[in-house]
Amino acid sequence: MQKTAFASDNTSGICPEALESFIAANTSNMASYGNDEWTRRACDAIRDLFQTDCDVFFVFNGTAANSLALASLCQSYHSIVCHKLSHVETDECGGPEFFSNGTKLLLAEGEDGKLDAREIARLVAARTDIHYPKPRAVTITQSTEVGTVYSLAEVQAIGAACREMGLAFHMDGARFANAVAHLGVSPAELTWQAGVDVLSFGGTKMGMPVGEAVVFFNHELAQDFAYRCKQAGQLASKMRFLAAPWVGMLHDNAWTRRAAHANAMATRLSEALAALPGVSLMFPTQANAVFVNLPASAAQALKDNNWAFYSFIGAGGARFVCSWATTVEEVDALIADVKAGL
Ligand SMILES: Cc1ncc(COP(=O)(O)O)c(C=O)c1O
Ligand SMILES: C[C@H](O)[C@H](N)C(=O)O
Repeated sequence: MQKTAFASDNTSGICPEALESFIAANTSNMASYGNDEWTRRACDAIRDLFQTDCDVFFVFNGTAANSLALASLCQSYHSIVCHKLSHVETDECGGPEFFSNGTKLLLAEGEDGKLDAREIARLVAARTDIHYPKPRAVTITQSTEVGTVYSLAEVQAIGAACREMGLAFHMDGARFANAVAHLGVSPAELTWQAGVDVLSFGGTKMGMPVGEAVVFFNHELAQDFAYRCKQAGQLASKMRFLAAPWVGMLHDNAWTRRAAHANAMATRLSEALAALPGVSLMFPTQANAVFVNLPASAAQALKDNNWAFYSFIGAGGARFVCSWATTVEEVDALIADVKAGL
């Protein structure tokens, strides 16, 4: 049996707070397509969390959240600046391009998986002629695909650059909870107050059974988004079951408490691995993912031991992701098996 504890945070089960709400929503008949009490409560909980009257939509997964959010920002003749390691580029099977009828992704360089204002300006200025898709949006991932976190100042700088260049600003927050837990800033500061127009707010990796929230801080951009969801097959008829887990997770800050645990497990793992001979960190561990360069013998020993993990970044690079469910015992078992392979 494969050991999937560190393959991704989407291998975890349902967090107790999410499950409790999910079960509580399982009463008798209730209005469908989002016209129910639980969807209202979840939307209100998100508005309270962000301290603003944002538009909230629930979809089934992060690829839909990102692709549809970006499609709502762009026309087919536009382009979107993203990091070359971004999920929208590497793992959404052309979703953003497809749902926007052809928007082009402009791939940016950036240390530790992060964009910066200078690189955005470079890409925007590179082609301004009529023959090239006009830059219209920027998307960043917070926390990033390589387990790093944009500081508040970095997000604010990108927001300011977007405003200056007339670009819409999207945040892929599949692991937004981990970023908030790491930074200890408010969700409002880290999003709309820094200039973010729309957030893909991750629920699945946070510990929900399924589902993400697309949160528009710019009402104009949210217009007709419900129709975009319906046409893309993202309007759940039993919406209450997508929405209810949000009520449980956002209550009493369970969402950041659980994310802080995942981050702490990643820190434990990162510190132990970095101390081993021949093992080095590829990126700083700031959220819930650890990226290390492993000697081939250790990587092979892990695979022989049925550990599942991604090695999609760099030669010899291994990714280990912790979740709300990760235990100290699991972390120490992985460390022991890496040691045994050295
Ligand atoms: C950074 C990031 N964004 C978005 C997603 C959404 O992916 P999915 O469509 O698998 O829910 C993922 C997946 O895990 C991710 O890692
Ligand atoms: C990479 C894969 O698509 C998934 N988003 C994960 O992080 O496991």
